[in-house]
Amino acid sequence: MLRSARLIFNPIAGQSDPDLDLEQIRSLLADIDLEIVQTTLEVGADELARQAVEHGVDAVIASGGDGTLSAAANALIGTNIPLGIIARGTANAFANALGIPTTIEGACETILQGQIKTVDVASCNNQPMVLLAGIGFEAEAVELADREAKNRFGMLAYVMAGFQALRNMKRFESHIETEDRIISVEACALTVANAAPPTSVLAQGPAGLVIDDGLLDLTIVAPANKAGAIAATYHLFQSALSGNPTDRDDIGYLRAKQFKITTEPPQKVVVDGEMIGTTPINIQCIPAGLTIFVPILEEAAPSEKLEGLPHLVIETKD
Ligand SMILES: Nc1ncnc2c1ncn2[C@@H]1O[C@H](COP(=O)(O)OP(=O)(O)OP(=O)(O)O)[C@@H](O)[C@H]1O
Repeated sequence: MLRSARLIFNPIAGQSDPDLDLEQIRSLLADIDLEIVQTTLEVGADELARQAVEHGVDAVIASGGDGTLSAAANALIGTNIPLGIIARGTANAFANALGIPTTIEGACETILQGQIKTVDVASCNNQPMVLLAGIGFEAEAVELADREAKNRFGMLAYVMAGFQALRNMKRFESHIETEDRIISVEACALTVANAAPPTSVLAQGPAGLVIDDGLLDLTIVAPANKAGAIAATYHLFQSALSGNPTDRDDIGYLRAKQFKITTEPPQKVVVDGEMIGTTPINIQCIPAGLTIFVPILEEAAPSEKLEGLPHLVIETKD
């Protein structure tokens, strides 16, 4: 059981009442000796998490939107200090991708259960990355979903921005170098994912990302026109829901430890929801780079059940 932790709390994240949220977290985690620090415009979650590492805390708990959570996670990479995640943002991609409950109750329960797990992270142009790097379409959409729209429309802001980006979608030439191959291809969107929530449809080529396999997954989306882009996006959404990998000609995917990607012309790049600049990018997987609190999962459903059937006889064949 975790005895003490530093809680990094963003008071402006999401659309709920921060005082009520903080009170609820305090009371749910009453058994843990919590030192609470709040982010400000000047001092972000990255700085507060770094201070916590220097101080040698037992654990860091971060509570806020995706910006707060990834900033705290980035500061903890390679430290073995476990991160508790209490998502209170709009999209909560971070928690959804890592399989952490997105309610305050569920997130606190996960921390109280005390189960920790190491997961892979990555480095993109020497910056930490936990979820994914989007090149092209996704980056355009993230840029279009601004703060004001998110406040007004919540999750819908991303959907609206996605459709707006679709209208301006353009193909670009790309050169992809892995540890053992060089691939040249035309694409509208390239997504290198370590982990991704189902809503990050452009990362869903392989349908089911493994977060502790030491590998990253690239999804290449190359529709011929806007109708194709809508069909491809819908297909990827279905892949994410069904868990079946994609089989369309205009979608490809591959797995590797590292990707060097250049494009012509240069494309915008978004890493874990933040614009970081334009291509080229160089991404490497950092196996088991981050330790997080994860929910204790119920045992998988059994694949066989025969007992109880009338007059049951089972013989083992030679
Ligand atoms: N006390 C504060 N006052 C004003 N802004 C703050 C404060 N603390 C953090 N911020 C700003 O909050 C932003 C991070 O927000 P975060 O991603 O956690 O929430 P969010 O934007 O609501 O999440 P989402 O992107 O899911 O909507 C940073 O830009 C940071 O500068």
